[in-house]
Amino acid sequence: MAMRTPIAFAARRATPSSSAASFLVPCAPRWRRGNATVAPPATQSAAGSKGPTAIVFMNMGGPSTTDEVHSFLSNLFSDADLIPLGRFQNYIGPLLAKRRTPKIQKQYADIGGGSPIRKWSEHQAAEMCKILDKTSPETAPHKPYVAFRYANPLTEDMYKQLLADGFGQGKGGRAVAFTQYPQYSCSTTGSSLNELWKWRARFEGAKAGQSVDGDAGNIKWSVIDRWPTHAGLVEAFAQNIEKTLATYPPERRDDVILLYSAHSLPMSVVNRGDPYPAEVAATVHAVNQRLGMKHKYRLVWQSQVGPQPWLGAQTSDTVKNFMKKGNTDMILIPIAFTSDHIETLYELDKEVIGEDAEGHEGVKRVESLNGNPVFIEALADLAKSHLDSGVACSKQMTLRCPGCVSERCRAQKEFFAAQTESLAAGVQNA
Ligand SMILES: C=CC1=C(C)c2cc3[nH]c(cc4nc(cc5[nH]c(cc1n2)c(C)c5CCC(=O)O)C(CCC(=O)O)=C4C)c(C)c3C=C
Ligand code: FES
Ligand SMILES: [Fe+2]
Repeated sequence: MAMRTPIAFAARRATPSSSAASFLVPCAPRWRRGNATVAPPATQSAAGSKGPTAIVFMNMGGPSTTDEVHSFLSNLFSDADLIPLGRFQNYIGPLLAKRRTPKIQKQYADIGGGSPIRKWSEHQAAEMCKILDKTSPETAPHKPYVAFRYANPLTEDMYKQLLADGFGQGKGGRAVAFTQYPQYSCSTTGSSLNELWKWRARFEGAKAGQSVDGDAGNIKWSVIDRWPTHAGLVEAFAQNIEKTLATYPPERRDDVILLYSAHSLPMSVVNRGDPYPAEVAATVHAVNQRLGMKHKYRLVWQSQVGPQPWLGAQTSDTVKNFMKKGNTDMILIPIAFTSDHIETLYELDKEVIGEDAEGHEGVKRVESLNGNPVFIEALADLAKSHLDSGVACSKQMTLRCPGCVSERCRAQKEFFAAQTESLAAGVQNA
């Protein structure tokens, strides 16, 4: 991609956008109608005094083709924030990845040859930025980036692209690390932030002509680190559940059990004090409240790997046990991931519904949020509130787990918390 310098950004700012005059007050999201604060003045322009702003979607990623499965697993098993293997990490990690590759390759082959997460992440980020250009013109243009932890585009590549696009030059510009995990876990969002912090430090001081352009140390970072009960997220989940409930005959509908299913955590991580189980429960409670508390429900946990104890009850056991008890109407709701992946398309659809429930017509899954416009509006609202707040990260993010002994976590949290001062100092690029 051609390098976009700050001059290019400045030139774009100086030239009124042809569409600037047509920036009409956007339609308020359904879950915010009646709230006048959402609507920006109609006179704002496309390029604002604080722009451009990079919006970086962080997620674990997934292999887009079966050929990428090995490198995906290799990166995953090498991540000490996810699977700590001590000083043998770099030796045992690749061995575990190699052993697991054929089984996981087959699962990706069975869901169409790869993970759709890159496609959805790029779509969500691009659409969200279009909305943000209208609702937050002062920080426009908003430029979408995707940084995956284990698959392409990796965090390192995203960072290089950011620098090649002109961030890091002049006054550095503003970038927002936006986790795509609604609920915070040190094994997911924490790991992505540690990786971002690592590459920032490696590229700090790098000047044009070296391996990367610009100076990564100049970029002012902030983080959207969790959003478990955001009204738009809750609304998007609730609407999908209502859509699935509507497929049951009216006389059965009220007795359908809602099974909220989230990726489990090893008990060692839970006992370290990881915030994820409580935040997933908060999402479940908010969705149930939005649904009027009209249904029986359970929060259950899926995708355990390896022999150590994991948080339960397990999704598959729960479905089998309820079926045995005569409850055959159940809706599975993936509540901790916003796009489709093997946990939904393979584990829930093929294993839990297809095998455990023997394809019983009463056991269904709600569709994932993927390209849902209510969800994308919610993402834009989260980003707008974050940009308006002037805060670098949530207060909660600055508190380490009671059992945390990771130097990476300490340094990463200190770095992001300190960014609030840089934000206050201004972020203009020119
Ligand atoms: C909120 C989501 C997730 C949490 C929390 C999480 C924690 C976690 N995961 C492992 C180990 C593995 N996870 C694997 C795949 C995988 N994990 C998630 C999400 C969360 N993981 C997803 C969406 C996926 C699949 C990606 C896709 O594209 O479909 C794997 C690899 C697959 C396999 O070998 O079974 C492992 C291993 C741990 C140990 C952990 C918490 C510490
Ligand atoms: S493991 Fe949670 S802050 Fe380090
Ligand atoms: Fe996982």
